[in-house]
Amino acid sequence: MNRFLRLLSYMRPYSAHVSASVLLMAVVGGLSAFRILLIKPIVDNVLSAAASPDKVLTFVIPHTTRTVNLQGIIPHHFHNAWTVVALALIGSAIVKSLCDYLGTLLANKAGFGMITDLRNDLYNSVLRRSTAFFQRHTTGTLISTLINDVERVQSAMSTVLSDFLQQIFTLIFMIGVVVLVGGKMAWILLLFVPVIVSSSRRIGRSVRRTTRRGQDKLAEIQNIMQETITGNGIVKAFGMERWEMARFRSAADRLKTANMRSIAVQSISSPLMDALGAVAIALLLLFGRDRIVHGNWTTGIFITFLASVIVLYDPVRKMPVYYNAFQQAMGASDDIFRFIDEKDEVVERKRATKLEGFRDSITFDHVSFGYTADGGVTKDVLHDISLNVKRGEVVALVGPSGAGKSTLVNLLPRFYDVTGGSILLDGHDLRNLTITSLRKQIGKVTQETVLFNDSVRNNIAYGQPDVPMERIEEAAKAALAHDFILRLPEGYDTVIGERGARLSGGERQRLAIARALLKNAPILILDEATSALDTQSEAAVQAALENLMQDRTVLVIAHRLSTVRRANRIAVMEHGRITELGTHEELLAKGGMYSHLYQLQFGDDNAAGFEGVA
Ligand SMILES: Nc1ncnc2c1ncn2[C@@H]1O[C@H](COP(=O)(O)OP(=O)(O)OP(=O)(O)O)[C@@H](O)[C@H]1O
Repeated sequence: MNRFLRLLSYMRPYSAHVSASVLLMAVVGGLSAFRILLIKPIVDNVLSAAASPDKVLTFVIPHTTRTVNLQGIIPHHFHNAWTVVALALIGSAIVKSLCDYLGTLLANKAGFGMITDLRNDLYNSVLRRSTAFFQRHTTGTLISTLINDVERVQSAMSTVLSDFLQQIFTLIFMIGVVVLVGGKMAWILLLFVPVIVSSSRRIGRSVRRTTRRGQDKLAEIQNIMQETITGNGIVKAFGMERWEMARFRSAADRLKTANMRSIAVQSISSPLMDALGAVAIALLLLFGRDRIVHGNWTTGIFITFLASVIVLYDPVRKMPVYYNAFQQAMGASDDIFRFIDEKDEVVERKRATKLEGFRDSITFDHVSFGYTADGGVTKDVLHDISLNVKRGEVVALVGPSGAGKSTLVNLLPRFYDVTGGSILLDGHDLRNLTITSLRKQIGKVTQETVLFNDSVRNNIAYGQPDVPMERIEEAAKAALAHDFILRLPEGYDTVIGERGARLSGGERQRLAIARALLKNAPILILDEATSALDTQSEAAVQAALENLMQDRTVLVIAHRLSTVRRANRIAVMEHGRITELGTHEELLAKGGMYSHLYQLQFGDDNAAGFEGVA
């Protein structure tokens, strides 16, 4: 129920639309009932030669002798019964259609409006989640929730809402007509209410469960698609098309089964209501015939009553369908609200300080860190790391794979928070700073260059959309990218494909360097690419990096000898600890791990790369 209220709260900004729609739909319901009431004058007045023309009776108010005549509504001088009824019919049809149209439009406007807000909220919270969130949830699941689950709620809140409003008022007014016309006979219908309510509830619950399962299976399919489309090169290289197809096919089968289960449950409602309706009408025929025979009812009254029961039956039949749609929306909103509410690991303190710039040093003070796995178990990766990096210093991190180098540098922009000790920036604990002001000080160039399917210009100016073109070109020149950009078909306006697919590895890296140059952050995190580029590209990337590192404080995960040599200090990491720290010469002279790794890699050939050490 809480979830329902929460969904409803998204309707608040559209309450005027909803209220107007409710009013209009009430008119529609009222007029539907009115048209049923016209059956009696049609049968008893228009079609009866004996009837008096000036008393076009619609109904008698129960327990009184007062009657309601059409002449009360339609001007007196239309005496002919046909004219009176025809005017009432056409007039009510026009008003009803207008109200129906406007009411549907307004309800949909409210529904689509609230769903847009909900989707924006969800996307906003997903986008702001800390790094760990994206490792907990697969891309496919997140996209599936953003699209499919929101879609489910959308269908319940827009299309179904307008139908529901119309039908609920038809239901209310038709109940009025049935009671008004049928009197005691109407109570027979009450017998069916408990059966309808209890079966609908039971079916609704199953629908909710089966729909959730279907949505999960859809997410599973989306995951497979996402992985195999983005990783298509690897699928091809390993000849895994057939295997992936089989995996997809079995996931698709599971989705089909889940959907069929959901449909099987949902489809029970309609035939069940049909059967109940037939029983009700058969009973009414039996009792109605009796009344006509005893002269208590005219044929007109009986037909009106029967017609009102048949019309009443339509919303009754549809109510479980709406209830099912509502339950589906509730099921789908589970994941939506779960993602919106998920607690973040990295949170900004209430009165966090805004860092104005970087002046002095970065201090890792007895830092330890562990990744939290699914079961809440923490896997310790860094232990008691202490390191002080002075402004302008270049510190290279080297060590075997899995030693914790990437983990360490990821703590600096607070992608994760330390689990022990602290990291200080100019003496401020990172956790006391605003996240935006902290990240503004840090530029990052990683092995895996992240580029977007946008123009070269926008990729370089990412995060600074209003930066003038001259500055973009300046950054591109310093990153040695300007020349190759000009050679692209549309220069700076060339769209480079998903993840920069239309560029070479070296070009992608130089674009990423240009982006970091333009950001011009005083601290730089550099994760050198391990993949070898051809000599020319390599030289260009190295030269671009040289330019980028100028006058910055750099933490570089080094894979190349040239970088290690250029560094002011080298920190050797093993098993989550810094085991050696010093200059290249100092560490070589020490004859420890560094010198061992160095000998291993460069024993005979000092010009070779530093790959494999890390
Ligand atoms: N998101 C994560 N969740 C759990 N464990 C992780 C996660 N990321 C890394 N690890 C583990 O943390 C340890 C350190 O990983 P890290 O990536 O920091 O090493 P690295 O020294 O950068 O290695 P490489 O040079 O191969 O990139 C590894 O044992 C790795 O399995």
